[in-house]
Amino acid sequence: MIEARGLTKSYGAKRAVDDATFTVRPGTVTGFLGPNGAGKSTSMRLMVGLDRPTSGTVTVNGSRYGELAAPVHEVGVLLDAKGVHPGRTARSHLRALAATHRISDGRVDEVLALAGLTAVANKRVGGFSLGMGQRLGIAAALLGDPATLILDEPVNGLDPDGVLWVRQLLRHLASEGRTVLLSSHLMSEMAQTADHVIVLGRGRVIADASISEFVTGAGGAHVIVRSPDDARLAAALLAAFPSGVDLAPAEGGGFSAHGITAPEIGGIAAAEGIVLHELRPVAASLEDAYLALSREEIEYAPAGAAA
Ligand SMILES: Nc1ncnc2c1ncn2[C@@H]1O[C@H](COP(=O)(O)OP(=O)(O)OP(=O)(O)O)[C@@H](O)[C@H]1O
Repeated sequence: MIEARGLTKSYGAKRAVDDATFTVRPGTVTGFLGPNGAGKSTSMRLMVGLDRPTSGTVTVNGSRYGELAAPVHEVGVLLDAKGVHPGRTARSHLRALAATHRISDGRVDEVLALAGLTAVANKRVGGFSLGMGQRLGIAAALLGDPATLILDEPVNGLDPDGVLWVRQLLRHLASEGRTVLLSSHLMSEMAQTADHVIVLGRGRVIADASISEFVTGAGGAHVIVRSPDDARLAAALLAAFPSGVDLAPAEGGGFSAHGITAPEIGGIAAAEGIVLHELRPVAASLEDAYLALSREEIEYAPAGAAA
């Protein structure tokens, strides 16, 4: 369990994390989302004692990171996969980490296998691809068999097999009752991996909900409708539902209807004798929900992006 209470970190006048209060629960994968500069990495650094809060607290299993008796066995961390000496082999890197924490060489071989690195265990890390580096970082995070994992962009640079591997691994670790917090900018991946999301915007918590609550709450579900008589159908829908229905031209013809269900549209079309060529409900996605929420929060939006 990770608990942040009034967590604040200022760099000069800049509040990178601003009075953030949230709980990351065991047995779930929690996604940490937010636009560039929202404060995710800073929050993660505060969680693992790499920085000190200006005010407020963050604890892991009830203790500040610095007070944990055996941190590597309690929290596995992936913050910067490139922070490895390039001249070392994957195995020697992990053995060095293991030796400082009285972890056996057998466990090193176990995590190498788990991360799919056995075949390259004796290769120098300097020659590793970004994805292999990520796998090594994840292997290192798992070394102490920790109950909590904090992973900043773990799928960055991984190929589709690697992305699937991370997804299955994190889901498995959560099913064992561990606490898993990960950040990612890949919304489709997050939607398939996480159960819960915490969204930061300009250092503040702007959403903290299960994925389904978050997606449903943001709206965005709609129906794509196409008819040879679009104009008459649109007029009939607006006449039947004078308020709350929103129609907009759809890509490729027809229109998208918000605030009305596919059966309602089908019923009105039948009653009016209007032929339908397409009637397709589209569920809202995590990406839609996230974009709707963070539109005003995007700190480094390119000029014109807000439009
Ligand atoms: N050491 C530092 N000194 C000054 N400002 C910093 C420092 N670290 C972070 N910041 C600022 O704090 C804010 C939050 O940065 P942070 O890296 O935590 O965001 P993030 O959500 O992880 O972004 P990204 O998605 O780009 O990784 C940014 O405005 C950043 O420029």
